[in-house]
Amino acid sequence: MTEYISVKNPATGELIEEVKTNTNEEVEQAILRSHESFKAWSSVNAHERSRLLQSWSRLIQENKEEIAKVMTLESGKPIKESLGEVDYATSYIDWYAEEAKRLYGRTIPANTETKRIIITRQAVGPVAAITPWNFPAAMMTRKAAPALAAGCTFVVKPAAETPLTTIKLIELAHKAGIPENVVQCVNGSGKTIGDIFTSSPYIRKITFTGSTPVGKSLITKSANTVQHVSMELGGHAPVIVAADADIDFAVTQTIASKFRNAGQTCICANRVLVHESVVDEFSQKLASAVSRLKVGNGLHEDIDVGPVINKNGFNKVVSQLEDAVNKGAEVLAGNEFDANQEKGYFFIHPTVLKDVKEDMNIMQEETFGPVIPITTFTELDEAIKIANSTPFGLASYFFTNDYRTGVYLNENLDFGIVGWNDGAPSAAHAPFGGMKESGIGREGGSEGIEPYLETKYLSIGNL
Ligand SMILES: NC(=O)C1=CN([C@@H]2O[C@H](COP(=O)(O)OP(=O)(O)OC[C@H]3O[C@@H](n4cnc5c(N)ncnc54)[C@H](OP(=O)(O)O)[C@@H]3O)[C@@H](O)[C@H]2O)C=CC1
Ligand SMILES: O=C(O)CCCC(=O)O
Repeated sequence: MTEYISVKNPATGELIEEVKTNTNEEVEQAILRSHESFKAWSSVNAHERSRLLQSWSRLIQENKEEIAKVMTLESGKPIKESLGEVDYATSYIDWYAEEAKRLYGRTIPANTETKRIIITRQAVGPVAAITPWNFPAAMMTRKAAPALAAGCTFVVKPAAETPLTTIKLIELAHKAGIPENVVQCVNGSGKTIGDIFTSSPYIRKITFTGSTPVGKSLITKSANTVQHVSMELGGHAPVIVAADADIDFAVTQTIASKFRNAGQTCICANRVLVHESVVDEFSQKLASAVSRLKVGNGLHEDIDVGPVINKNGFNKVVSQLEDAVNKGAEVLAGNEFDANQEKGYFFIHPTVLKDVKEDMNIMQEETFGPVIPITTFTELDEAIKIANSTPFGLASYFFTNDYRTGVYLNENLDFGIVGWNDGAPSAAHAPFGGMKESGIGREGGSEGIEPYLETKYLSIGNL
C-alpha cells in the first residue's frame, strides 16, 4: 500500500501537500542507480560539472520567490528568511561550481631516480545525505554541491516536515541537465532509510545534519560498511559579553543570532554570559528590543519570529522554561505562548531570562527555540569554563574591543566556529562544523569538498 507524508504548515496546522514515501525496494533501487551512474558522472570533466552546477544555481534563482514561499509554508520561517536562505543555498552551489575546477593533485620527490610519485584526488563514490527541517534548502545544497563538484553521485532524504523544498530543488537540478540518476531524492522515515543507507555496500559516504543522538547512531551503523561520515550535529552556543563590549552592538548581534528561524538553528546563541559590571544594561536593552519582535505567520512580510516546527520542539522549550523559572530565573520578556495542540501550531514569544544558573536544564541542553538565558561572570576564565562545560563545540560568540581579551577567548574556546563581534558567521566560503559531540568534518570553504574526495597515491617505478 502506498504511504504518504502529510506536510503541514506549522503556522496554521493546515495540510499543504501529501508526499508519497518510497518503499525500501525503491530506496535500494535509487542507491543502485547512484552506484551505476557513478563511473560516468565522475568521468565528466570538471569544467562541465561546474557548468551544470552553475545552471542549477541559475534556475533556483529564477524560481526564488516560489521556492521561498514553499519553504515558509512547510517550515514556518519568515518569508524574508526563506528568501535569504535561497541565496544562501545557491551560494554553496556557486562556490563549489568553482572549486570543481581546483581539485589539484601534487607530486612528491622520490628517493630514487627510477621512481616518480604522483598524488591525485578522486570522488569518494555514491553519497547519501539526510537533512533537517530547519534549513531545507541550504543544508541540502551544502552537501550536494561539493559532492557533485567532486564527481560523486548523490541521494538525499529530507526531513519529513519539509520535503517540498528539497523535491523542488532536485527537480531543478534535473532541469539544469544534471542526470536524474546522479542526484536523487527519496522520502520516508529517517530511521528506515538511514538503515538502508548505512548498510549499503554501494554508498561510500553518509553526510548528516540533525540531532546528536541520530548522528551517533549513523556513525555506529556506518561502521559496518566503513563509510566515510560527515556529521553536523547539535550545538549549545555561548555568547560572552566582556566588560568593555559595545553593548548596543552586542544586543543587536545576539538578537540576530538567537531569533533567526525562531531559535531553531544549531549555531544560535543559546547561553549568554555577561560580565557582572554590564549585565543590567545589557539585559534591559536586550529585553526591550526582544519585546518589539513581531511573532506570527511567516508569510506576512513584517514577521520576525515564526512558529516552532512541531509539538516536540514546543514541549522541549516549554519544559526548559518551566525548569528555569522554578529554579529562580527571572522573566524579562516573553514566556508567553500561542499554541493549539488540536490544530497543530505552536508559537513561543521571544523570551529573555535573567539570573540563570548552571544547574538549569536550559544551560545544559540545546534549546532550539526563541529563548535567551542570561547569566553573569566575574573573571574571563570563569566564562570560558562555563562555555566549554558541555559536550557541544559548534559555534561560540564573544563581544569585546580589547584585542588581548579577544585573542585569549579565541584560543581557549573549544568550538569549531568563533564569532568575535559577529553573530552571523555562516558563509559558503568558510568551513562550518563542530568539535566534540557537535560533529565530524566541515562544510563550506575549500575544506568542504575534502570529505567527498579520496587521495590516490601512484608510485611509478622501473624508469
Ligand atoms: N544540527 C541541526 O541543525 C539540527 C539539530 N536538531 C536537534 O534535534 C532536536 C530534535 O529534532 P529532530 O527533527 O527530531 O532531529 P532529527 O535528528 O531526528 O532529524 C533530522 C533528520 O534525521 C532524520 N532521522 C531521524 N531519526 C533518524 C534515524 N534513526 N536514522 C537516520 N535518520 C534519522 C530525520 O528524518 P525524519 O524526518 O524521518 O524524522 C530528519 O531527516 C532539535 O530540537 C534540535 O535540538 C534538529 C534538526 C537540525
Ligand atoms: O542549524 C543548522 O544546522 C545550520 C545553521 C545554518 C547555518 O548558519 O549555516
